[in-house]
Amino acid sequence: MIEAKELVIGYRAYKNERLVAGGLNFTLPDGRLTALLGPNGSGKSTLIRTLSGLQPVISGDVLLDDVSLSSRSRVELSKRLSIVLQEPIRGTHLSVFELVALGRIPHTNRMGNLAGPDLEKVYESLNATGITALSTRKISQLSDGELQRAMIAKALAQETHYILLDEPTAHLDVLGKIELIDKLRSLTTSKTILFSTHDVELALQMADHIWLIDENGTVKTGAPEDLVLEGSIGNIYSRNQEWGFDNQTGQILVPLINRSGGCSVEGSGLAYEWTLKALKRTGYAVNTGSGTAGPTIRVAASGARPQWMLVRENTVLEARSIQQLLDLLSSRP
Ligand SMILES: Nc1ncnc2c1ncn2[C@@H]1O[C@H](COP(=O)(O)OP(=O)(O)OP(=O)(O)O)[C@@H](O)[C@H]1O
Repeated sequence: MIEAKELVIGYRAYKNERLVAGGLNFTLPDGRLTALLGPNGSGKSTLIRTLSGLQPVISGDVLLDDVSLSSRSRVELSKRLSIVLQEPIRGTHLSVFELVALGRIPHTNRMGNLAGPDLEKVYESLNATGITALSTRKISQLSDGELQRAMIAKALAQETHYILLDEPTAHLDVLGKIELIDKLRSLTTSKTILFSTHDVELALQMADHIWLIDENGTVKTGAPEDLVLEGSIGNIYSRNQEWGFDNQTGQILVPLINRSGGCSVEGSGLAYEWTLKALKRTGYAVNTGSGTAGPTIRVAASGARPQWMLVRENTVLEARSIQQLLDLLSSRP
């Protein structure tokens, strides 16, 4: 178990002290995937570095399996806990394979020789992160997303019970983010994992547990749905009740513009739904039904291709795509 006891985290240099969060008492749930959420500058990286022993506590303590981190040796720690930081190693001549093999150091002999099971674990980690094909590539020649995967593979190769990752999804494309979180989730049958992220929607859908840190360093913990219901997620990720996190759907809404007047829309199905989205995006006050002032749009999905009829005053115009419809709407009658 990783436990924080009256923990105060922050930075101390000479006489300057910057406290980021204090009075922290919590336990990282064992065998679970925990997502650490919070706005920029709230202290996610500071907390992850402190929990991994890379950064000293200001006061209080972090216990790893009931023993203070400060009394554990580096070797002991590296057999139990691996960390993936935001700033990966750049500019070295290591290949991806060699980087991932570094993860085996806590398990190898003094000469650092890799035995059969070590090599197997390296290959397994490359495979698990989808970068086997890159294993001979120099890490200086990787994209940011590829390098991030290699750093995660190194942590997997280290074979520790605890894995802490600071924004592991930052450089990944949207499906890559989901695949990675899914992978982390599948590892929790035998591991305990904490990762920080700005991907609120994904974290709420995929993590077992959330730690939410705000600008004042207050940390709330709980099941994703409980934190939504008590309003904690909305407090941090909503703006003016108009945009940001939507408590109903769990989605992040964007501010709407209001510049194009009103219209009514009739129809049903997928083309109808995307027509509504397009009209809202371009600033129309949309009425779903007939009989209001302004033009009426009828969405018909007969056959394979949808069709749009724009009824304005005494004219009826036909559009074959949403873009054509928007162009007709914005043109003078
Ligand atoms: N070396 C440092 N010395 C002093 N203050 C620091 C140092 N590094 C970070 N900070 C400050 O500590 C606070 C927490 O920073 P941290 O990097 O932990 O936030 P974060 O939640 O990870 O942010 P982000 O989401 O932007 O990565 C910020 O106010 C930051 O300015």
